[in-house]
Amino acid sequence: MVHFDHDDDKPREECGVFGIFGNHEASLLTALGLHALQHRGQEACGITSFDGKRFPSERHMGMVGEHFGGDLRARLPGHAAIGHNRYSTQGRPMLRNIQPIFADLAGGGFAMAHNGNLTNARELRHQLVQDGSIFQSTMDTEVILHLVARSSRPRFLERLIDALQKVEGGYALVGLTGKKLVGARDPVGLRPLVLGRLGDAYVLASETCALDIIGAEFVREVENGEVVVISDKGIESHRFAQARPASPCIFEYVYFARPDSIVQGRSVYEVRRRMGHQLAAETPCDADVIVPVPDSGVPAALGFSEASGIPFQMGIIRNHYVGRTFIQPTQTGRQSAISKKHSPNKAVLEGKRVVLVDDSIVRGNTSKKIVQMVKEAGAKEIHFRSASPPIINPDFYGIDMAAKSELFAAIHTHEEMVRELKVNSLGFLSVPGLYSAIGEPVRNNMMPQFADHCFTGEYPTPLVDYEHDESDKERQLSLLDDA
Ligand SMILES: O=P(O)(O)OC[C@H]1O[C@H](OP(=O)(O)OP(=O)(O)O)[C@H](O)[C@@H]1O
Ligand SMILES: NC(=O)CC[C@H](N)C(=O)O
Ligand SMILES: [Mg+2]
Repeated sequence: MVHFDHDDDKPREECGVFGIFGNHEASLLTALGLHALQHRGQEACGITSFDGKRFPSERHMGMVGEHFGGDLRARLPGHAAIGHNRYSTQGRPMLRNIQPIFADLAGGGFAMAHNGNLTNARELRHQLVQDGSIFQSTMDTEVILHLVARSSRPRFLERLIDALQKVEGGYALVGLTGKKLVGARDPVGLRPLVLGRLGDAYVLASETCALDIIGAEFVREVENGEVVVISDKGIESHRFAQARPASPCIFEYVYFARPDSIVQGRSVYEVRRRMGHQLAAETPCDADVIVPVPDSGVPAALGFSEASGIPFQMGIIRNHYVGRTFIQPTQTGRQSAISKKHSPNKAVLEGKRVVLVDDSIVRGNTSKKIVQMVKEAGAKEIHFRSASPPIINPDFYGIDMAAKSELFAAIHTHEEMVRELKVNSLGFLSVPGLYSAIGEPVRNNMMPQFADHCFTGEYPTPLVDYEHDESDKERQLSLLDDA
C-alpha cells in the first residue's frame, strides 16, 4: 500500500470502451454501446473495425451522436470493431489524442482503446524515446502500443502480456487485431470491464448498460489481471498477474457508472439509494424537502428521503442539452456548463428548509453554484449532504481529481466549507457508511475491498510518475504544439 500526499496538477481522466467480435453490424453496435457509455467521456470518440483486410477507422472530437449516426456498415465495415469515448488525458484534447489508437506491428495491425491512467507512463515513454520510439500522441495509452511492438516474444498475446507486465496503474483495455478481439484489466481491477454475448458474437464493455442497449446478455466481468482473447475459435482466458483480491475503484459506485449498470453483481442505483439511507442516518436533518442535485445525486436523495420521511422533490431542473460538468477538461468549461445545466424550481424551494443531496463534492464548483441558486429561489434554510466522504486526495487511475490544492475538502476545514458554501449545515457520508451501503459490513484495512484512496490516501499500486516532486521538471510529453 502506497501512501501519497502531495500536490499534483496533471489532468487525469475516465473513458468508456467497447468491443465486439462476430457480428456483421459490428460498427453500428459499437456506436450504440458508446452511446450508452457517453457519460464516461464526452470530448472525443472513435471506432475502428476490421473488414478482413484493413482497419477502417473514424476518430472525432465531440460526442457519439454527432458523428456516428445512420448505417455505419459502409463507413466502418467488418465483423469486429472497438470504440472509445474519451475526455482529456495526459495529452490535451486534440485530434492526435483520440482513441482507438493504431499501429502496424510486425505481425499485422493492432488497434487499442483504454480506460484508465498509467502511473509509470512518463517514465516508460522516456525510456522508449531514448530507444528510438517515435510517439504520435501524448497519451499514456500509447506506451502500451510501443511496448507490444518492441517485445521480443514471438506471439501477439505474449507480446501484449509482456507489455502489460511493464505498465502500472489503472486500465481496462480493448484491442483488435486481424484475428482477435482482446480485453484486459489491470492487476487490481481498478477500471471496469464486462464480457457479454449477443448470439454468436462476444462483446466487451466498460459497463453493463452498454450490453443492455444492444440486447446482449451479461456473461461475467473480466477479472483483475486477466486477458480474454476472442477469435473464430471462441474465447480463451489468460492471467498475466499474480492472483490477488480485486480492489476496484469505489468512485464507480459513487459517480462514474450509470445507475442502471450492474457492477460486481450490485445495482449501482440500489447502492446509491442505500448511500442515501446511510447518509440520513449519519447526518440527520430537520427540513421540509429533500432535493437532489441532478443527475448523479438523484438515487441518494431518494434514499435520504425514504430514510428520513421528508418528501423528495425535484427542486432543481436539469437541462438535458448539457453533459456532465465534472468531466469537462477546463475550469472555465466546468463553470459555464454548471450555470447552463441547472435551474431552480421555485414552486418547490420558496420558503422551504431544503436538504440538497449530491453524490460528491470535488472542487466545490457545483455545490457553490447550486446553493446560491437555491437561496435566490427563496429557500429559507439550506442543508447540504454529500453521499460520499470528503474527497481529500487526488486520483491517478483515471478520474480527473485534479490537484490536491483544488479539492474543496482537502483545503478547507468543516467550518470553512460551511462558510464558503453558505449553508446552514453540511454533512458527508463516512467511509464505513460507504462500505456498508455497498454491502461490505466492514472495510478490510489490511487489504481494502475497494480502491478508496480519494477518501483515505491509501493507493493500491505504485505511483512511479507521481512519487517525486517534479514541479521544476518538464511535464509536457511532446514539444509539438498543435492544440
Ligand atoms: O464539486 P465539483 O467539482 O463541482 O464536482 C462534483 C459534481 O460533479 C458531478 O456532477 P456532473 O455534473 O459531472 O455529472 P452528473 O450530471 O452525473 O451529476 C458530481 O455529481 C457533482 O455534482
Ligand atoms: N479517459 C480515459 O480513461 C482515457 C484513457 C487514456 N489515459 C487516455 O489518455 O486517453
Ligand atoms: Mg452531479
